[in-house]
Amino acid sequence: MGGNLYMEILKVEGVSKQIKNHRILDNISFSIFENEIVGLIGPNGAGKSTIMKCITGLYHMSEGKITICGYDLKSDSSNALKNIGVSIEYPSLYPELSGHEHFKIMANWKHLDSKRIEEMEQFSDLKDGLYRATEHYSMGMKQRLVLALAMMSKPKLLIIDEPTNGLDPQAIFDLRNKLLTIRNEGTSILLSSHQLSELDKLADRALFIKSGKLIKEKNMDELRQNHSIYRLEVSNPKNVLLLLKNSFIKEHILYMQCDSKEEFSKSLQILIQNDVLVYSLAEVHQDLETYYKELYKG
Ligand SMILES: Nc1ncnc2c1ncn2[C@@H]1O[C@H](COP(=O)(O)OP(=O)(O)OP(=O)(O)O)[C@@H](O)[C@H]1O
Repeated sequence: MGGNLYMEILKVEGVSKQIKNHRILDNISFSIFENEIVGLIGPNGAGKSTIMKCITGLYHMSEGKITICGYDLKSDSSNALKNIGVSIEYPSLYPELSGHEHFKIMANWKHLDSKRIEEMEQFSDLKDGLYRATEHYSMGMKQRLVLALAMMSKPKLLIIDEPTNGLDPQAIFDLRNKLLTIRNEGTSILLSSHQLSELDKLADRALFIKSGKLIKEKNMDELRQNHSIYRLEVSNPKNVLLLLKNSFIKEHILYMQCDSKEEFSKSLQILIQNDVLVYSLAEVHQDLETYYKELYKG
């Protein structure tokens, strides 16, 4: 995914954001291409929401340039923002209005016809709930309404912050399917989440943020294939940690990461030479969580 074959939907170039003496974003650059789901990952306070706020025009950037579908966000913000659908932070709905009323307001604002209202009401899956005040909605219903509203004008880019917050497993599963449908119908998605296992299933690419900096950008296929991780049952795991610099312990289990067959056989030799008894050895796929732990350790 990505590369020049695909149209560049979003281009972020050297974006920094300073509030008083605090540099919240530091020279961030990345692009999002057509038909991609890109995950924004990083610990609390890393700057994920701030990037999203800069892209959606909620925050002014201190330095840099953002282009959305070829429109410069600073000099042509109305055309740039026309191409974005947004769901940021806690869904901001009018508590006393129904879902249906929200759709009507949005259609009016975006000059959309009643056919589009019907389509998106169906997409929201709210059924009878459409005619109830949103203050009586569950978290899952609110999320579905906000997502459908964000998609009303078929934006080229959907920005969505922590979408799985407070959702039960079925709602998370439904949301995942909705986001995949949205992507397949031609909207790219920038999504921030702490749910790494969920991002593992959804994202085509991941951006890793730390202290306001983009520290790594990874294609998810590359992340899964590039390194082999082995799960080991050994006589003395702590000793192995000292012997092999490519080993780590996760949930009391020892793992070693090998980037080549040579590294694998060399590591095994070291274990044998040091009288470590290996009871079992299994290859596991590297997941996002393991990669995250390695990247952010220390
Ligand atoms: N308006 C503001 N004024 C001062 N500091 C701010 C402001 N907005 C954000 N920050 C600071 O910028 C840093 C990044 O915040 P941001 O909300 O972007 O992080 P995040 O990665 O989204 O975190 P989380 O995972 O907790 O949502 C934090 O240290 C935060 O306190």
